[in-house]
Amino acid sequence: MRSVTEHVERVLALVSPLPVVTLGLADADGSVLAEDMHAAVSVPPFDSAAMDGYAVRLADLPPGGGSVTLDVTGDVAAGPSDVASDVTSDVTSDGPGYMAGIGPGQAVRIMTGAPLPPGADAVIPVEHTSTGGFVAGAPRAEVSVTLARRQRPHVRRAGEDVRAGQLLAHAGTEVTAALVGALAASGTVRVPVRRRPLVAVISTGSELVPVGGALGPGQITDSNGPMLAAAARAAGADVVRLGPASDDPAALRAALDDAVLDGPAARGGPAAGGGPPVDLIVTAGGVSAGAADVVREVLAAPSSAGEDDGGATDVDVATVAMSPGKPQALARWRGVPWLALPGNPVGAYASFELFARPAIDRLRGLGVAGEGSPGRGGNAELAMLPQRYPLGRVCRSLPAAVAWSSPAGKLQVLPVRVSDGAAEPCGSHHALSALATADGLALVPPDVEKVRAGDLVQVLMLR
Ligand SMILES: Nc1nc2c(c(=O)[nH]1)N[C@H]1C(S)=C(S)[C@@H](COP(=O)(O)OP(=O)(O)OC[C@H]3O[C@@H](n4cnc5c(N)ncnc54)[C@H](O)[C@@H]3O)O[C@H]1N2
Ligand code: MOO
Repeated sequence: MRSVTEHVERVLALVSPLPVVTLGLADADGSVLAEDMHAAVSVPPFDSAAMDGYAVRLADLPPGGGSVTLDVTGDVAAGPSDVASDVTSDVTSDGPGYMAGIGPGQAVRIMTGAPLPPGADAVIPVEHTSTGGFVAGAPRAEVSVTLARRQRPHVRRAGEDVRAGQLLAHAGTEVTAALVGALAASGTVRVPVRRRPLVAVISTGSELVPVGGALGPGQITDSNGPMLAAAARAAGADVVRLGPASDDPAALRAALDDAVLDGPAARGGPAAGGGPPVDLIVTAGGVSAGAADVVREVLAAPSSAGEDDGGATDVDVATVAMSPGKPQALARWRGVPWLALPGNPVGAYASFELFARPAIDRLRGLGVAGEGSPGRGGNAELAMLPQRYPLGRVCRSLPAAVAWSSPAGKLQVLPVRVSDGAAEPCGSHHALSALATADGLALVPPDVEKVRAGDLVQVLMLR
């Protein structure tokens, strides 16, 4: 039997990071950076007020905390500067050139985020002044204000958050909502990312009826198809669903060709009538030892004429030391990587998380350093774990809430719920209904046959 680790390595060897495309920042979330991203401009770009109040010169304020009355000579709000100011005298002018400054004995009404006028070096919050509070929309009425020095200057210095040129995110990291914000703030307009993978999901089996179809004798609803499509989308791929394909090899070959040939394909959904070839094929079912195991049958007749002529190349059928999910196969169909997962739904899901997800992660470029960038050693970290787990998932080490047994010589992939920080198996672990309630998959190493309550287990978190 092949170890899970070795099978993951073979899966990863089958796929390569997709080409780089440049997206507008607003469309980049969920994609993976192809290059290190640096700030184009400093954030904040100018010294600004951190509070609504009065911009003052610290030199005007008694250091001991005594109060002082200053002339209010202007008004600055956040936004383009049409500073309403009657300041004319004694201006220090090392601040923004477009703005009048404040002189000795003067204060300027200032709103949070507004540029600090030249000469000012602190903001006194309005609630700590004789004004007490501003009324929204009301113009300046006060001619003077009495205030005292506060402990903090309440000024955000230019570049305090990020300096122009500073590294914001490494190549190989996903563009999150917060990163979109950080990139926008620091002047990024376009983002080099890896193209989003397109994955074909094909379930196989003559017993399968698409969701919503009437079931005849011996028929069941195709649950793997929609489940794996959802899993692939959750992993950051676009999905084209084909099949279910019957146990006739010609039907499976036709579905595989639909996936990889950009022709008059019988594709459903947005790509109907043909579309780009997919980057990865994921099939479920037909891979074990049965007489009607169609994937095995198609793989057993590899292409003699090479990948261009149709057929499978690089065929690799394996029994992997895991439970569930033991029968697995890898190949290329007309050159496109193909992961053949087993049909039992929990096994199909477990193998998706352990094999298909890392493949999608790699296509997306997750953890892939940019050209000329050193990378972050993410893979070294993973290599320390017993298996090379998917990069897009968090693995937690949690105590087992109860005892359970695990098959000898196989990695157990057990749906667990996490409550009070402990992992507890969810009902019957071969049941999809139990999997649907799981917070994670406990991964019990092959050499462990008994998990005792309190033992630490690795849990691949699903949410
Ligand atoms: N003699 C042996 N028999 C089996 C072995 C073995 O080693 N020797 N392995 C078992 C294991 S483990 C698994 S897992 C299954 C995997 O078989 P296949 O990948 O060939 O899957 P199928 O036979 O097509 O289906 C298995 C099971 O799952 C149901 N199924 C399949 N596809 C779907 C779907 N899209 N939606 C819902 N349910 C599906 C199918 O009806 C079967 O009940 O083989 C064991 N047998
Ligand atoms: O390996 Mo199968 O997926 O155990 O049920």
